[in-house]
Amino acid sequence: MKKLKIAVQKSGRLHDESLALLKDCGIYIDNGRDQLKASATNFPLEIYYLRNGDIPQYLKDGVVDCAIIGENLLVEKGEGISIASRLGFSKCRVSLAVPKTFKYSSIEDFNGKRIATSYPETTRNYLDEKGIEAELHIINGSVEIAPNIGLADAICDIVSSGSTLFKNNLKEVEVILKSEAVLAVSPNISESTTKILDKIRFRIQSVLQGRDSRYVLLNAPNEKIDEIIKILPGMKSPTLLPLAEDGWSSIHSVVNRDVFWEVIEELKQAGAEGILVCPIEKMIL
Ligand SMILES: Nc1ncnc2c1ncn2[C@@H]1O[C@H](COP(=O)(O)OP(=O)(O)OP(=O)(O)O)[C@@H](O)[C@H]1O
Ligand SMILES: O=P(O)(O)OC[C@H]1O[C@H](OP(=O)(O)OP(=O)(O)O)[C@H](O)[C@@H]1O
Ligand SMILES: [Mg+2]
Repeated sequence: MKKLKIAVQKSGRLHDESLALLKDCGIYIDNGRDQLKASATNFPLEIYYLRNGDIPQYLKDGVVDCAIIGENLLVEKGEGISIASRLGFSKCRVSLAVPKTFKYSSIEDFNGKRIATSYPETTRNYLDEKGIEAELHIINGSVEIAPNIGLADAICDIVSSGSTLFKNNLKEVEVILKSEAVLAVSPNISESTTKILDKIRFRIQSVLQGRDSRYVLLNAPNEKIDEIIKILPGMKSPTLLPLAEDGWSSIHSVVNRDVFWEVIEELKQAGAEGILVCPIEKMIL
């Protein structure tokens, strides 16, 4: 049977969460240590562990059918590669930063400056769009050190918490793009392999929906049910079950984790008691 070839970062920030996601999708990987290629035991999938920076080329060449990769790398060198799913982890941005002491007023300040970066295409395109002429210095890592050693006036690199910038006396002044891990697809994927990809996408969607949601169970006196139901968003409408005690009901619903605490507070105020909150393993809409 045909197998879907997926590239996953060999080591680095995306590695662990990529494998955890596949595991949560019910895909078990026969993983001998230090293997560069492994097969799933219960799904038509072959996993290739590759250097992050090499993955876009493997996708373009059709060596792999899909990959878990940072969106920012696709912007840099992923022409023709499409995004099948956004995966919600490894969130970061690519930004321009200058020394803290620099009195920055606008993008015009980058004219004639030397900018160190690992993302020359992304930086060049952004500056071109803004009509700025600057000199780019390509460095593969520890970009934030460049202004301190006199190699550049500014940098363009990944920012997440901002602590690397802070430690190097830099400040973020322009956000070029926002990124997260994505499931990227080769332009050369075949029709039959796309069918396997669709199955994985469906599973990923169910896992991600589940991660974003909580199952809430609560008890309420019957006269409070209408008010409580108005607070609960739910998938369709809440489940309502009578309790053994007369005049009381149990209400079950699904709440998005982003609004979860606000909803719980409202529920308590509306008279909910014995509130239980459970994780959801998969959610199929
Ligand atoms: N500090 C961060 N916070 C969140 N996500 C990040 C952060 N740094 C990088 N990423 C994301 O993770 C991806 C992989 O980053 P990582 O640092 O592991 O590899 P790399 O150094 O870019 O590549 P290589 O393996 O080729 O050296 C990046 O492309 C980006 O999308
Ligand atoms: O805003 P922060 O949370 O500090 O994260 C940003 C830093 O994280 C990444 O480096 P990484 O740790 O991956 O090291 P690398 O340069 O060796 O890839 C990125 O290149 C920044 O340096
Ligand atoms: Mg890195």
